[in-house]
Amino acid sequence: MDNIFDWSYDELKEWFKDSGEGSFRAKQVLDYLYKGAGSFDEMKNLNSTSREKLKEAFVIYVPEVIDKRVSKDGTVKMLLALQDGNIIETVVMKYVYGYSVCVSSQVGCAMGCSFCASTKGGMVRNLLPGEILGQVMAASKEAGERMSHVVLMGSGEPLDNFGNVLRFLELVNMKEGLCLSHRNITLSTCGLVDRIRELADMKLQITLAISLHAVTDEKRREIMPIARRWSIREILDSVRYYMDKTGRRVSFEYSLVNGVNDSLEDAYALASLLKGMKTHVNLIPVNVIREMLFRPSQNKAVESFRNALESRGIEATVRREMGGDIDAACGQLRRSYLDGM
Ligand SMILES: C[S@@+](CC[C@H](N)C(=O)[O-])C[C@H]1O[C@@H](n2cnc3c(N)ncnc32)[C@H](O)[C@@H]1O
Ligand code: SF4
Repeated sequence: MDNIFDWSYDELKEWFKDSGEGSFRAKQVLDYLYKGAGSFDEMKNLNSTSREKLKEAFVIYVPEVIDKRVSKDGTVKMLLALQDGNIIETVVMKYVYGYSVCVSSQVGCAMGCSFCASTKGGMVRNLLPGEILGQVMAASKEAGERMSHVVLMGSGEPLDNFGNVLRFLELVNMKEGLCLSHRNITLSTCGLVDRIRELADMKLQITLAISLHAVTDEKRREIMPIARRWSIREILDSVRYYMDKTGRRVSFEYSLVNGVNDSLEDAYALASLLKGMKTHVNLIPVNVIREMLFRPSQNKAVESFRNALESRGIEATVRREMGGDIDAACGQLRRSYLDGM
C-alpha cells in the first residue's frame, strides 16, 4: 500500500474524485495529516465510507525515532527506523533564526568518498519522497516547532536519487502541507554534472552546494571517486549554468584534511578556480571517523586558508560541525549503531 505522504494534493484530489467522494476531501485529509494525525480514524470530519476507502488504499507512515543523542550545543541527532527495518539518521539544529533539519536522501551512499561514514556499507537503497518528508516531520515533532530550513546534507547523494528528491521538493513546498519555500532548502551534491544542468533547467529556487574538497582533478580523484567521471572544470561550468538559469548563488563545501588539501597553495588555487563567481565557501575541518586515517587541519591552517581566500575576494566561513560530541559527522551515528548490532 502507498504511504499517503508520497502523494501530492492534486493527486489526492483526483483520487477522491475517482472514488466518488468530493475532491474537497483531499484538503481535509492533508490538514489532519500535517497536524500529526496517526490514523484515518482520527479524521472525524470525514464520513466512515471515506475513511474505509482511505484505509484500503493508504498507510500513514512517518519514520520512527528509535534513538537520539542531544549535544551540548542543542543539536539533536536522531536514528530513525524505516518500514523495512533500514536505519537512517536525521539531525535537528537550532539557530537564531529557527530550526534547521539535515535529512538523508538514501540509505548509505554509492559514491565512496574516502572521508565519509555514509558510504562505508555501500548504497542500500533510495529513500522514497515520503521518507524524506517524514524526516522533516519527525524533526518538527522533536523540536516542537516547524522547521524553517531543510538541508539535503545527510547520508546519500541527492542527485543520485533524482526523481524521488524532486518529488520531495514538490511535496515539502505544497501549500496544503508543510509549505516550506524552496529558498529555504539547500541541496548538497558531490557534483553530478548532468543532473546539476537538469536541475538548473527546472529553475527551482533551491540553494545548491557543491562538495569540492580538492583543487586539482588528480587530488580530487584520490578522495572522491566521482571525480573520475566529472572534472572540476565540468562541475564549475555546470555551476555557472545553474547560476545563470536560476539567478541563485551556489556555495562550495571544502572539508579541510590535515596535509592533504589544506596548504596555502590549495587556498590560492581554489580562489582562482572560483574567481568572478558570486559564491561562498564553507570550510569544514574534516570530522574524524573511526575507520579513517584522515585528521582535521590544525586551527592555524584553517585560519590561514580562510584568510587566503578572503584576501582574493572569496567569502569564506569556517563551519565547525554542530554536535561534535555526539557522532555528528554524517553517517557516523548510523554506522556506530550498525557496528554495535
Ligand atoms: C554527507 S554529504 C551528503 C550530500 C552529498 N552527498 C554531498 O556529498 O554533498 C554532506 C557533506 O558532508 C561532508 N562530509 C562527509 N563526511 C565528512 C566528514 N567526515 N567530515 C566533514 N565533512 C564530511 C561531505 O563532503 C558533504 O559536503
Ligand atoms: S560525501 Fe556525499 S557523495 Fe560522498 S560518500 Fe558521503 S554522502 Fe556520498
